Amino acid sequence: MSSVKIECVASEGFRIGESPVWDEKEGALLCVDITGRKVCRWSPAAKQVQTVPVDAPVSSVALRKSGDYVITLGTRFATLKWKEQLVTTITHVDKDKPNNRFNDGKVDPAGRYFAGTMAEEIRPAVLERRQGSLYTLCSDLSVVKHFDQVDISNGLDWSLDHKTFFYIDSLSYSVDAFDYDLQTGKIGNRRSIYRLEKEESIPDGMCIDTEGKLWVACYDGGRVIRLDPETGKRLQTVKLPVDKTTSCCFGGKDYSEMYVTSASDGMDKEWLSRQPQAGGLFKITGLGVKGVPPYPFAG
Ligand SMILES: O=C(O)[C@H](O)[C@@H](O)[C@H](O)[C@H](O)CO
Ligand SMILES: [Zn+2]
Repeated sequence: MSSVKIECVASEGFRIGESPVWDEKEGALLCVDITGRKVCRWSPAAKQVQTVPVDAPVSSVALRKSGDYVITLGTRFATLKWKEQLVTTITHVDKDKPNNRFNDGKVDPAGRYFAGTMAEEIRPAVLERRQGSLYTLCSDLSVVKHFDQVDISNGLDWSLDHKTFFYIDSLSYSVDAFDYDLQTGKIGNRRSIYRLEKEESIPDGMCIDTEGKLWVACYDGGRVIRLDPETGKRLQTVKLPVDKTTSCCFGGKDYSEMYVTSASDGMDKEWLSRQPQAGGLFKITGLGVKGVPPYPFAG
């Protein structure tokens, strides 16, 4: 058994840290602070976080083939030029829903950017239900809507053979799978592969490892869990020193480290004083598994 080590590498006090992505070219960990309205880049070499402030809640960031990044900002897909700190809108969704914003997003193995929306929260996990939809931004910059009636569109990833799409609508307390057609980007045949137990609380961000197992960050559960999508069994639980663990990704050398983001929104003074690292970025080593490099957006 390897020995698992957890370290808070950046105690940024993020309001809602989310969407960790390893940027191999920069040797840095990208993430966003949704309600803090900034995109962040943590460099382990410099032990330093750079941030780009934006003008709306920014809920995900992804690499782009042509360099730089794409983000989901408010209800927009946009590009982000890091050095210039320049954000350019690509397209809007949910135009008829002014109270909506994007939430989690990730690029598929063919370079399509998947991201879903939700109503703005009144407080954590309290919001107008079924206002969200799941979208894809294709490389030709057209948008496809897959379905609506989503509560909190959250974690997403693809199986190693690219034939299954995994997805979380948080308030269903379920991790779902769809058949995936990589050629067309179409999804179908939705089913649940895992239902969270009470103490695991709310499923949030998710990533896959090189053994095809899923890692799910549990919001208010203070943990990441490893699931076998074939058997529907939980294989491992790793607890963190903060309750509001929001998302996870692999990064670092050979993608052997796991990075976990966290949130502090919705915590009162007493709670924050018990968990001073709330909103920090955590690095987990010694898991004995590796991750899959993130796919860049092809447009
Ligand atoms: O991190 C996210 O994906 C949402 O934007 C958060 O707000 C939490 O998930 C939510 O509060 C949990 O219910
Ligand atoms: Zn999330």
